[in-house]
Amino acid sequence: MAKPISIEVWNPSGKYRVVSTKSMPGTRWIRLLTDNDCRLEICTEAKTILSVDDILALIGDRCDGVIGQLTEDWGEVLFSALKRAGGTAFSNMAVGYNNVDVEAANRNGIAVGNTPGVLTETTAELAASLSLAAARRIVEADQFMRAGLYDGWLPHLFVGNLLKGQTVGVIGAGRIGSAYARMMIEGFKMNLIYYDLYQATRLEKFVTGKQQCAHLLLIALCIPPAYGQFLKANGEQPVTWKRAATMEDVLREADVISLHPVLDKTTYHLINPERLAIMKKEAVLVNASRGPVIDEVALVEHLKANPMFRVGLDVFEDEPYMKPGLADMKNAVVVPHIASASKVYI
Ligand SMILES: NC(=O)c1ccc[n+]([C@@H]2O[C@H](COP(=O)([O-])OP(=O)(O)OC[C@H]3O[C@@H](n4cnc5c(N)ncnc54)[C@H](O)[C@@H]3O)[C@@H](O)[C@H]2O)c1
Ligand SMILES: O=C(O)[C@H](O)CO
Repeated sequence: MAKPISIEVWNPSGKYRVVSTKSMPGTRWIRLLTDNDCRLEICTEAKTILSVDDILALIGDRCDGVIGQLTEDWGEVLFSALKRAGGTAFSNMAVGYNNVDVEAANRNGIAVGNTPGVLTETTAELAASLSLAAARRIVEADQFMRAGLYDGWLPHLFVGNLLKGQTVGVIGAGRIGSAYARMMIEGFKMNLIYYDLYQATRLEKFVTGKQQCAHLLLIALCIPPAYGQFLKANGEQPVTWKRAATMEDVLREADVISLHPVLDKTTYHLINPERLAIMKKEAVLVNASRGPVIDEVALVEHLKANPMFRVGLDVFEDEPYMKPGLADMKNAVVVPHIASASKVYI
């Protein structure tokens, strides 16, 4: 039997017992539950990642629903325990639900919720930040300054990649991938190439108002995109876009590539040694989706062999750890899964 863990209780006389495995920002969610006759128990344990045993102890003998986190392993053990405790609902405080075995939830009659859509702009902005930081070598230059190494301007000091006119590649052009693409097209006048299982009609319409052109030749014949027309009217080079037939096309053609697919069997190690090898030597690769989308050991080797290749990573294969060698790479910008960590001012 797992040992009891510390909790904070709201509305002790509530009819439905709901457990939250973590304290979450704001108070609206607490009010929503307590106003609806829930007794809310929030876990206050200091440890960041709760084990399955910790969560079993939280569920106990009677529990109607649980709000959990992406760091937790929600599979058969937890869903069957929740069912035995009389539970009917589990809510994952995340857009991604690769930590949830939905089939196990179904088998046990537990409804599962996640938070699609609420992190679209914040995640896209972080991916854009990582793209800029990596392309313009911001972290390296910051470390250089702080180390007292700057002894005057030099023509070759921290030369990076200018984004304007280059091609941004998006793999997984769903909500976040499309929002990121718009930022890079509008903000930096980059051309777009994307790969997704489905056509990103809204993104295409936003850029051009036209349907996709499958080949470069056809693109050249297409009426310039709406934003392109705007640029043209201002005497600037119009931007272009393309839906790639294969992921490899994106990897070969793009200068900055950002990964935004879901994590599942089809996207596990989507970036592997073979695919790294076909990317441009000076490309920038960004990942704010899920760590295992990249084979991180292969990435470290690629960064070592290609010092002008740069990455910006918000997520890692074995969070919270980085694969050996990654932390030593000057051509990697690494942040601790903070894409969602922004405040909204209304
Ligand atoms: N870093 C963070 O803090 C953070 C925050 C929010 C979301 N995320 C991650 O971002 C992911 C995407 O979120 P979203 O809201 O844009 O989801 P979404 O469902 O709108 O977009 C995902 C896209 O990936 C595409 N896709 C699926 N399999 C693919 C494959 N094999 N090849 C190419 N494309 C494929 C889908 O067709 C879809 O368009 C989430 O699943 C989550 O893992 C991370
Ligand atoms: O999927 C998500 O929602 C994020 O990774 C958590 O911030």
